[in-house]
Amino acid sequence: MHRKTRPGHSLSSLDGIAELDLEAPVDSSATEALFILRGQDVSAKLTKSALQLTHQDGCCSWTREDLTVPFSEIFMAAKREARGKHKASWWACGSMLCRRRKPAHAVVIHTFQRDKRRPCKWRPLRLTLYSENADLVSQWASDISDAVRVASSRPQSLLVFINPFGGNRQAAQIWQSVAPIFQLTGTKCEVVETQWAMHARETVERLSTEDLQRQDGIIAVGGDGLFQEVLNAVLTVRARADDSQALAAARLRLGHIPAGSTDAVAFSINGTRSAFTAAAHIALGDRVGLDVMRVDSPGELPCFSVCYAAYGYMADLVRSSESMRCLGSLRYGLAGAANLLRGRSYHAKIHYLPSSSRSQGLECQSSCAVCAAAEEQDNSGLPSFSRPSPSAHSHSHASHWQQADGSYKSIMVIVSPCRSDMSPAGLSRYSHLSDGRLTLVLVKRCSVLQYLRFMATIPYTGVRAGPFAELIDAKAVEILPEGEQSCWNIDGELHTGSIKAQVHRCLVDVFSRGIETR
Ligand SMILES: Nc1ncnc2c1ncn2[C@@H]1O[C@H](COP(=O)(O)OP(=O)(O)OP(=O)(O)O)[C@@H](O)[C@H]1O
Repeated sequence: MHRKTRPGHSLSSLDGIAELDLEAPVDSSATEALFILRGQDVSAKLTKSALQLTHQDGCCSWTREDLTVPFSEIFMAAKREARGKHKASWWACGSMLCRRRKPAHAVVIHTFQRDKRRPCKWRPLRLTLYSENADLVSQWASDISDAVRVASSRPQSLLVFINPFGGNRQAAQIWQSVAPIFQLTGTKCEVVETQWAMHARETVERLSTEDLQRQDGIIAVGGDGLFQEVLNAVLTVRARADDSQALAAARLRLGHIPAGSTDAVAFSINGTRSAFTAAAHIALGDRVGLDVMRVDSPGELPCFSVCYAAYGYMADLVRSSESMRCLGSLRYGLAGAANLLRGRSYHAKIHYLPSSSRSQGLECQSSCAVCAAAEEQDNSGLPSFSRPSPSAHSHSHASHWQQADGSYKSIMVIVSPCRSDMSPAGLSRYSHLSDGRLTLVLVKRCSVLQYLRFMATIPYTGVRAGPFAELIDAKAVEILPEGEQSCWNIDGELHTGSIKAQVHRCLVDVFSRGIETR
């Protein structure tokens, strides 16, 4: 099947994009030809970066849309061998049925299509281009395969962890449903089904330098808790003194195939909880940088999060929902209602370092301008917690530590949009994947009804500033609970005591391209 590139039809790579030299093709049939697609005549053309399919005039051709399929979005193209003697078949064609003989040879292209209303959600698409010319079909299958090979940095080898107890215990089935995508792209997957909590973390932390070098990425098939385990393991290895091991861990990309109860990581980076979409981003080798929040608490090892740390209501909710795990995601609703009625508030002292950038009321999306601007401004300097100089609670000095204290129903430090079924727009709607900014949410003591009103808007707008709620853009935060204490919910894991949180811009790369809006 594999054919070497011919002179005059060279493939070269420029910034990861296929450079298909069409200036001097050896033979014009190689770059433009007629095929039959779903019973319709189409003119197919290979451009520098895509396959273009244009429907020709004919019966019901107006019902078909022309297509441009970038090589970077093709999982695989292959010649379909002739299957014996072909019978004439009926092809559905608009409102009519046209009798047309199916040619014996075909190029099959495995790609995906975007949902019309939510382009970030993808579905598999197979395009079969028929022709009677066997040589033409071989040539096109080969040319498209060559172009696909250089079109993106696809992972060759992945380490995949499956948590059989995540969410509704469907992780193994979800993996089975998406595994064929990796067969199409020829990605080798080493699959480990976790046997105990922290199995994934321990496994990654024990990998030798050679084992790490063999992998291009680590994938969590489960919920946010499993992704968090993998993230923490990789960052722990990166912090090791062994340079070669740290370097090998630093080039790993992380992926999340959603199979948990919340799946905020996959939802936030891809804009959808679709397992196919997540797997497609991984197999196609998409890459986007992700901010990570480092959380330090006394006497504990640092912990890393890509979602949020919450104190008060949101932590009490997770603590009490743990005993209801058998109810799946329903447990959050029940535990939420019980804690709402309890109506507790907690005293805390807060120091924070305001961020120089502001959220600007723009949602994060693929090729995000806000994240790009943050990259330009990035001075890479991490804030020091050693001498916070608290001043009066004001926003006037962006580079100085500020202070707040009081009785709070809820305190949240959010690093990414944190989308979930409960808040599809994001818990923090205007947080970004890589803008180097935390959103500190302070919800002061208020009545059950007032808090209920604040909570009721979250599914539609995310957390919003209001009479009891303050939203602060920050780079670092220190929170010191006082008196009776709640606990911390950090991406679903519980911690106690004070915390220091700071954002590390683009600390890890994940298999995603951000949220596509068109
Ligand atoms: N085999 C296992 N047995 C028990 N616990 C496990 C196992 N594998 C992983 N875990 C732990 O289960 C916890 C929850 O898993 P996971 O995040 O995958 O699902 P979830 O909690 O249902 O989803 P979400 O975090 O999205 O709400 C993780 O913290 C992980 O450490």
